[in-house]
Amino acid sequence: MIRFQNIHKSYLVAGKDVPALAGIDFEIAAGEVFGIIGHSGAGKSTLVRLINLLERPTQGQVLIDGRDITALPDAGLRDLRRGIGMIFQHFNLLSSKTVAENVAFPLKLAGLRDAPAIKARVAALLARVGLTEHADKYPAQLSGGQKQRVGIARALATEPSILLCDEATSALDPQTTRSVLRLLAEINRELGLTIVIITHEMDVVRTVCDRVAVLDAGRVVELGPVAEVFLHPQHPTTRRFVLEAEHVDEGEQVDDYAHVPGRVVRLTFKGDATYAPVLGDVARNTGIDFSILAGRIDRIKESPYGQLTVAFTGDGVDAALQQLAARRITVEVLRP
Ligand SMILES: Nc1ncnc2c1ncn2[C@@H]1O[C@H](COP(=O)(O)OP(=O)(O)OP(=O)(O)O)[C@@H](O)[C@H]1O
Repeated sequence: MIRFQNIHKSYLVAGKDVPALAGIDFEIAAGEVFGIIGHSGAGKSTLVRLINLLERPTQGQVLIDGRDITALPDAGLRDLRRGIGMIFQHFNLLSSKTVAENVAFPLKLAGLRDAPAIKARVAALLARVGLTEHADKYPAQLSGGQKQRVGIARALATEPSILLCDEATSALDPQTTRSVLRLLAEINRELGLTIVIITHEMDVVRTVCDRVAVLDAGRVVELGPVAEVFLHPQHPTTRRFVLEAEHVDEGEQVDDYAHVPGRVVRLTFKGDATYAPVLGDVARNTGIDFSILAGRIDRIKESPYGQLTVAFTGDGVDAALQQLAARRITVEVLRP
């Protein structure tokens, strides 16, 4: 649905070209929730702003539904923008207008004049985001999470097929973040909207995204299904994001296990295997012993996964690792 083709973007700063994006080439499929993660300055905002041409590429094309949007005439550009909603970190609501007026604003901007039709549409949008009771309040009377719900209702007003989220949960506490992400997932499921989320938090990606691109200094250094990237990160930048999300410090881990005898292995369980009694079974079969050093069970979107760091001792360790791998457990030897 959205295709970046050899995108380069630089900004002119004090007479000098400063590169922000350097050769971006990937596509986002219709109906997916796609995450773009990167540290500050990596180029995330620039990349997402190319999708509605708030920024233009210095080189390369952005295709939406096969059309090169950089070549659109003004009228085409207006239509394109109407089909793309956007929500922001600081909500960008009009403070002098009520919740209902904020949501009605893009409809009026699009030329809709039929007051009862606008009223009905606004009521439906507020019901969808759970704000029916707050229609006549002003933004200053709302919590952060409620403000972002207004932002979402407003972004959906013109029935876009793409929703861009620029650090939409970064100003919210963890619980409010979860409820806003749940709402985005629901909208994606029920309306089939394509959602592009930019964030610097791996937890946001893990909770809601189908695929993720990791952006570092204007380049995509890793891209794939979230389970793949999250559980088996390849690039150092991705690994740092994953460790941050799990609140683990890589150096500390290695030191912690220094005194533990045996082969230290990380096991990753996905889907149904997460809850199966695999480890005990394999230990009985092979006569090995194990001690659990670290572990967690969590979810990537709706799918459970587990990761255990284990020290194996005994003569049958090789056989045990083979049996685990045969049962679709991913085995990574951290210390031979
Ligand atoms: N309008 C601009 N003029 C000049 N330089 C810019 C402009 N916008 C962004 N940049 C530069 O481009 C690079 C990428 O910025 P961008 O805002 O896209 O990154 P980001 O990953 O979204 O960072 P953040 O999370 O801090 O917003 C940075 O070096 C930034 O300083």
